[in-house]
Amino acid sequence: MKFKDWEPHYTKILDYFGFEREGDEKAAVLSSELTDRDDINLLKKLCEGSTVTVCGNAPCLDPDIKKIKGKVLAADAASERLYKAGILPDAIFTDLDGCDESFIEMNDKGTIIVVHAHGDNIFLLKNWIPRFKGPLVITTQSEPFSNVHNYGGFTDGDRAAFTADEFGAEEIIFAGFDLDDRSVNPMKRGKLMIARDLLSEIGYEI
Ligand SMILES: Nc1ncnc2c1ncn2[C@@H]1O[C@H](COP(=O)(O)OP(=O)(O)OP(=O)(O)O)[C@@H](O)[C@H]1O
Ligand SMILES: Nc1nc2c(c(=O)[nH]1)N=C(CO)CN2
Repeated sequence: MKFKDWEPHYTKILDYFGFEREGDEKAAVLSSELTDRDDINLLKKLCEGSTVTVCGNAPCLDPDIKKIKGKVLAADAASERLYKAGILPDAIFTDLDGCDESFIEMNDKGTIIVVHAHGDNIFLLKNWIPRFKGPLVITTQSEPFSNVHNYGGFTDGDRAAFTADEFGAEEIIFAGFDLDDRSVNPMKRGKLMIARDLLSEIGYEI
């Protein structure tokens, strides 16, 4: 999705959660200064014309592993579960709140890390971005510029699907998605509800 089409969704999300756009913008500028890398073309090539499976971190990821086909785009902490099950994700979409040493290890093995900068993860951006030595892409939910990209989407999982869609994936499969999950806290429940609405905007009723 292009930024002009994304912006109205973004404005509603800011209002709903009380996030500040200035914080997101500050995080984006800081992130762009923390790295010289921009492997967006690698990410594009990965998705273009491919079957991709977007893996979310719901409890059902384990039984859903058998659904995985094609390229694997993992949302945050789902990537560690996949890695432990012997699957190296092709890309990890993360706002870094589920990040640990295994992300560095996967990145060293070629996994593209797609780091989402926002107003509430500045300390994580400062800590982790300089440590990734492999393929790296920076995203923002605010206006994109130079090496900071925005293809729409909000949570790590739906952002992965928006990116695959924008880059012309042939088919998008979802594994480990349970957007009705009642075991999560109220904030997360709100985020999953927004993920559902956004995914339906690009044709996926999850
Ligand atoms: N039931 C679920 N619980 C958690 N995540 C889910 C669920 N269903 C789908 N997902 C997707 O998996 C992604 C990764 O989940 P994780 O638990 O690592 O959350 P997170 O890092 O807190 O995500 P976010 O920061 O995007 O909220 C979520 O962003 C969401 O898109
Ligand atoms: N400012 C801000 N932006 C976000 C946040 C968040 O907690 N704060 N969480 C997201 C996905 O979980 C995506 N974007």
